[in-house]
Amino acid sequence: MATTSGDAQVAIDIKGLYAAYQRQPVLENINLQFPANKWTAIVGPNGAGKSTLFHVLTGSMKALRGKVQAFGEPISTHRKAGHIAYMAQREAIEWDFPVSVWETVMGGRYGHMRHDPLWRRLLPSRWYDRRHGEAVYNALQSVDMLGLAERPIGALSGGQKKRVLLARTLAQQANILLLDEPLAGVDPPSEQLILDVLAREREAGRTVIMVTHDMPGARRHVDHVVLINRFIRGVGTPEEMLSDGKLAELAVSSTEQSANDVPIDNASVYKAAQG
Ligand SMILES: Nc1ncnc2c1ncn2[C@@H]1O[C@H](COP(=O)(O)OP(=O)(O)OP(=O)(O)O)[C@@H](O)[C@H]1O
Repeated sequence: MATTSGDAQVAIDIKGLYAAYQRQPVLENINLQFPANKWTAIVGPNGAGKSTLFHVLTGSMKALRGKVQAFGEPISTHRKAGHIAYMAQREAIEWDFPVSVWETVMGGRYGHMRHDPLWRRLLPSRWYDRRHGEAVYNALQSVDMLGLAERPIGALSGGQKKRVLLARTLAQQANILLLDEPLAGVDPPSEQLILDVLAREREAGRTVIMVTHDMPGARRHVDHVVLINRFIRGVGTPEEMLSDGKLAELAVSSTEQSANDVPIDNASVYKAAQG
């Protein structure tokens, strides 16, 4: 769980972050704090850099520049300790692969299994340490998928797959959850179920950060909103940030140019000080 160093009210602190693909800037001068034990929605149009921000936070992409800390320490420390769980938008999962729902969610436990003796990890999954099975059971129960635990993942509907991915994220028992569009492509009952699960995670003291295009869901549930479109366009409460006026401003912001809107000079590029 969280360490006590740094500002306990801040889960993730981003300073001066820049990110680019092939020298084309995608995120510029991002200065942002995600409050601890709160539920934040990141909102922005397609191509705004929301997923890219998560790639930087999960370490799958190096920022060009900037500093990212979690609970006052380099974020990499918390990644290695398994404190950060990530649910990708388009999960790099092979849905036709012949594995069950249970085994897929067990995949969320692999980070924790590093501490188990090797002989145990080589056994079939039913012989894994009991706490892994309990975490998978609880995660599947949360998303109401226990009844389908033995089903091959390829035989699930789109909404059921989404719930399995969420269960795999929950099974990691991390204290920061990064969720890229967890509500996309699900029917209203599944959406409500996912919102309820995330509300419970927040009540349990976790920090929930989700990218979403679901404004009604965000208005009803989240504590904090970040508007982004290459730059940070606003930070505040759902009432302040999700007004029709603010969202209209955000929508047109995609056409705005900035003084920095030029390809980044390679010579100025250096790796992010992420520890
Ligand atoms: N691997 C890549 N190579 C080059 N450009 C990329 C790559 N991935 C994303 N981009 C570009 O970076 C920009 C930001 O993409 P990103 O996926 O972060 O946006 P997003 O806000 O998550 O969008 P969406 O809401 O559509 O998911 C887009 O212009 C996209 O085309």
